[in-house]
Amino acid sequence: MKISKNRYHGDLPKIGIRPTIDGRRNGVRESLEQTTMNLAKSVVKFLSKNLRHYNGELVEFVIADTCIGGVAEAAQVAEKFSREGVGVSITVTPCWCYGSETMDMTPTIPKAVWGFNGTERPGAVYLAAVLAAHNQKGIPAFGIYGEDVQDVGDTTIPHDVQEKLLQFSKAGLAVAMMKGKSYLSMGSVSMGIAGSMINESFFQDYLGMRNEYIDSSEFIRRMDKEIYDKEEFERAHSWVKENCMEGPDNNVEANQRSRVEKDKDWEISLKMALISRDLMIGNPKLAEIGYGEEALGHNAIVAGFQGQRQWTDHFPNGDFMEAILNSSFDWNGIRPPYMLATENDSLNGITMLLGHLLTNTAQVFADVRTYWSPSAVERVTGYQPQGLAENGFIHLINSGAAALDGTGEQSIDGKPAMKPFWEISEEEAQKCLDATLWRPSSTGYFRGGGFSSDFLTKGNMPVTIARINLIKGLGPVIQIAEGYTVELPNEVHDILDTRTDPTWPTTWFVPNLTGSGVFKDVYSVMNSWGANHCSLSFGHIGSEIITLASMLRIPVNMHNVSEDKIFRPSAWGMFGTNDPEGADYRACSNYGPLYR
Ligand SMILES: C[C@H](O)[C@@H](O)[C@@H](O)C(=O)CO
Ligand SMILES: [Mn+2]
Repeated sequence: MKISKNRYHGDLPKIGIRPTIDGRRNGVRESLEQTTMNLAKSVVKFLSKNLRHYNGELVEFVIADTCIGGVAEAAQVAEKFSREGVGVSITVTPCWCYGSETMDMTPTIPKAVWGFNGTERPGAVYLAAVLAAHNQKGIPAFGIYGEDVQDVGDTTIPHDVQEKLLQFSKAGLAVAMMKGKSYLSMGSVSMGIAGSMINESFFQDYLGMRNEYIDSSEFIRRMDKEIYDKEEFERAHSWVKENCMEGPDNNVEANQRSRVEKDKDWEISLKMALISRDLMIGNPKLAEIGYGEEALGHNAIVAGFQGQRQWTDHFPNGDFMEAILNSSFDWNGIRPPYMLATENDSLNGITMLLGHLLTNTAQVFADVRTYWSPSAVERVTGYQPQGLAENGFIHLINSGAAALDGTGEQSIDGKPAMKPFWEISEEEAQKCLDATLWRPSSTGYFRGGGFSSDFLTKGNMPVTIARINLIKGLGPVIQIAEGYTVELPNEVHDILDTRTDPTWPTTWFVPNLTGSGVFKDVYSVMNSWGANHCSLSFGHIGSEIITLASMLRIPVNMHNVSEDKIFRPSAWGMFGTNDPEGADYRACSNYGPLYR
């Protein structure tokens, strides 16, 4: 397996398990010790098989030294968790315990309680009591209660409980991973795009993150003074020549760049990729050549590159840098993707980060460019859309930040997929590269040249698009649409693609329609999108995003996830049960941002 060390400063967050128990001695507690500890162990066993960090490493667990019967033991566990770097807490119990005395009171750590559904001992009664305490004290917790009664001592975890444990843990680890890391803004505001106006309170209060900034001139300094690993540059340069196929120039002849200019553009594009990665996470090689400060990087778990317009008006665009860093492979082999937003759209960058942390896969950053109604398609191409595309579709396309994983050239059970890097074979990585052409960029848009990645996403991939928007007076909201990629007949694709920019990567997307609200038709989904960009993740991960958003207190303003998959802290139901969307807004506003 390909495992890479943690890229960021600090240890990877651990999951803490808190077995709580009835504190009464002389029979009750003693009779439950083993059963309770075994329940904790079975949760660890199950989760460790099913969870991984972004870099492929196994997630570590910390089980309390003793069962927790009262406040003294609760305090001991809290100390242990803080010493050991626990970022997520799961309380498990098969029995009654003293509610507020045993509960986890650390407010910024996402927490869940699994109250075993048995009846020899009242685990569910504890669950209800402790959730009431969480709600009364304003420290939201997720409640997990299996649907079917189990026998006392049964250490198997029922399927519904497994799903909730996993959904909670993935989202909890994402919260813990982001905390303390940075968003690195490279350049400033791109073409008046609001997402590139960095809103520090959003990062600090909602995500626990820092904001770091560099001016684009830093790229020029590092190129001029050769502040990069020259050996790596040479190696990467040969790799690019071999693996990055240059496609036809779409510019009219008078506007084409010369061969000499293009060769130089390749070199600069590649240096930009090395430099932006080093800016994000540092590079010990830079210390060896006398640049100790640069060697440290900005501890950035996500970054954005302004590019347009000052940089791209004069220098090659950032498309190669963005595409290759966002992908799960480069000249160093198959490795975790970096999250790098184009146009410095920090809100889309964060949406990418959420998708990445939930799935460990690469993300596709795209413009939400065009809704093609069936009749418009027919008028323009003579073709009547069929199958998944029959109700029309949305054209996702942007130069730059789409991961090459988005070609769909990896597979799971023979179907197109985007996988965590450690599951990607050399052959699959090669297929993604082979399915991508690097087209000389449109010099009308990009006067400084550069190369855009041109690929077409395979059809039938289950995917989710999402986007965070900031609303004055309300704060952040997130929108989610699960759906599929679709494949159009070649000639139809060509006609529609040529109308836009054929040098950019295209994904044809259809949301799953529910028949109501904005999901009544494809047009309404496009019409309700809150900004020019979305982030596309492999899989139907809407419910995971909803769970994560509730931990961060970001309300969901639109989604097409079925109600039975929605999992939020127990308190959310106290803000209303008939209208979960309204309750989500009320709960988020009541609790406010996690790190306020
Ligand atoms: C080249 C153009 O400026 C594009 O970059 C523009 O359409 C966008 O991507 C806007 O989000
Ligand atoms: Mn864009």
